[in-house]
Amino acid sequence: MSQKTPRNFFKPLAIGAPEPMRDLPVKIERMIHFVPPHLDKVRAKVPDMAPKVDVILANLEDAIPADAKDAARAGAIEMANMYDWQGKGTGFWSRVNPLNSPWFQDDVSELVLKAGHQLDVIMLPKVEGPWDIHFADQYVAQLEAKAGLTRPILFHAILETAQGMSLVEEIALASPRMQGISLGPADLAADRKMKTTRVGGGHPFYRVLEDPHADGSERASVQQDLWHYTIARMVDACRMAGINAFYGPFGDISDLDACEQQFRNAFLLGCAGAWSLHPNQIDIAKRVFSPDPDEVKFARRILEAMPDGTGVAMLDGKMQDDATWKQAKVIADLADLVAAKDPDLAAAYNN
Ligand SMILES: CC(=O)SCCNC(=O)CCNC(=O)[C@H](O)C(C)(C)COP(=O)(O)OP(=O)(O)OC[C@H]1O[C@@H](n2cnc3c(N)ncnc32)[C@H](O)[C@@H]1OP(=O)(O)O
Ligand SMILES: CC(=O)C(=O)O
Ligand SMILES: [Mg+2]
Repeated sequence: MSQKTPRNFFKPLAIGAPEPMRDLPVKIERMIHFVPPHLDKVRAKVPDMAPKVDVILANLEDAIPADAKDAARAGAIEMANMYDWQGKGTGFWSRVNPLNSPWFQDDVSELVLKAGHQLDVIMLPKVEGPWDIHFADQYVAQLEAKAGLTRPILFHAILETAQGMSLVEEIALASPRMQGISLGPADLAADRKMKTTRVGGGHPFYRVLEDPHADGSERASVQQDLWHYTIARMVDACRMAGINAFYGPFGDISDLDACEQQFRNAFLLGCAGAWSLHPNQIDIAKRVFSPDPDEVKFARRILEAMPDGTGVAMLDGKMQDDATWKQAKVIADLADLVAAKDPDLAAAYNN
């Protein structure tokens, strides 16, 4: 048997570690805002930024130079204590270095022992299979016990290799700590030998060409989405496991329109949020991953037209039944969650 029995799945992995969660906390996670914690100037902005975002993440992995790894780790621990994350409801996460790096052990042990009471989620990069989650799960349980934590720290995996992608369902199901999965388009592109130099987004050469015209006139050609298959598969794996899928980063921080379109496609396909690498991506994620007020109004009309969720109703010429009721419930529930955090959107949803 390669899987734990149902009864054992939810047992703590170390004596004194907190009970694993059976249900994820219901939280709004439209943007995971990345902060380079070794930079004093950026770290100092954290208390001001924290109330304006859903999640702040202290990044210890790629984009942090090798000679700044220790400073980044110390900065992350300082960030944990710069704000009342647990009391004020903004998520505090950290992306640690990969399991095969010289930094993983110190990253995880220092974060859990010195900042575990504030840390919601550890983001694990370059996850190859369920064995990576199992190793980190056991290690974190031992540290939680040592730190005397009463709330378990959750895991978020990044899909960055062909093997990880092939085993995405097993990764999603590997532990009750699993909170979600993000697409890692840059590393994944390299590992797959895709011929790109971008961090997410489309590519001008990846297109579909219209059939030839009889008169030889110019054929329409439309750029396609390189990431459609990957995101759709990730969403299915996550929702099958009862966890959330996230777009990941959009690296061209100067192309706000393309960022918005890519985030919107991910939202429509089922993603809960995306990463923001720069302050100018925060409002994009907020706008895109909050349902549109007109869609919310229509969803609420569906719920009102079918109070017990069964039968059939006609609204504006469109047939509604149990299945559209469920779609409406997804949008209305998300709107309620957003409204509880965002007074402007609450007003837009309720007028
Ligand atoms: C493939 C992957 O793994 S993606 C994840 C790894 N990458 C990251 O985490 C990158 C995070 N982002 C960054 O480091 C930066 O945004 C960069 C390097 C990309 C661009 O930074 P800059 O060149 O400073 O951008 P810019 O000049 O537009 O910044 C404007 C202001 O926003 C601040 N800023 C930029 N990025 C951030 C951020 N992520 N969080 C908070 N503040 C930020 C800058 O410090 C600057 O502040 P100032 O006006 O007080 O001087
Ligand atoms: C997100 C990330 O780490 C990547 O795209 O490689
Ligand atoms: Mg990466």
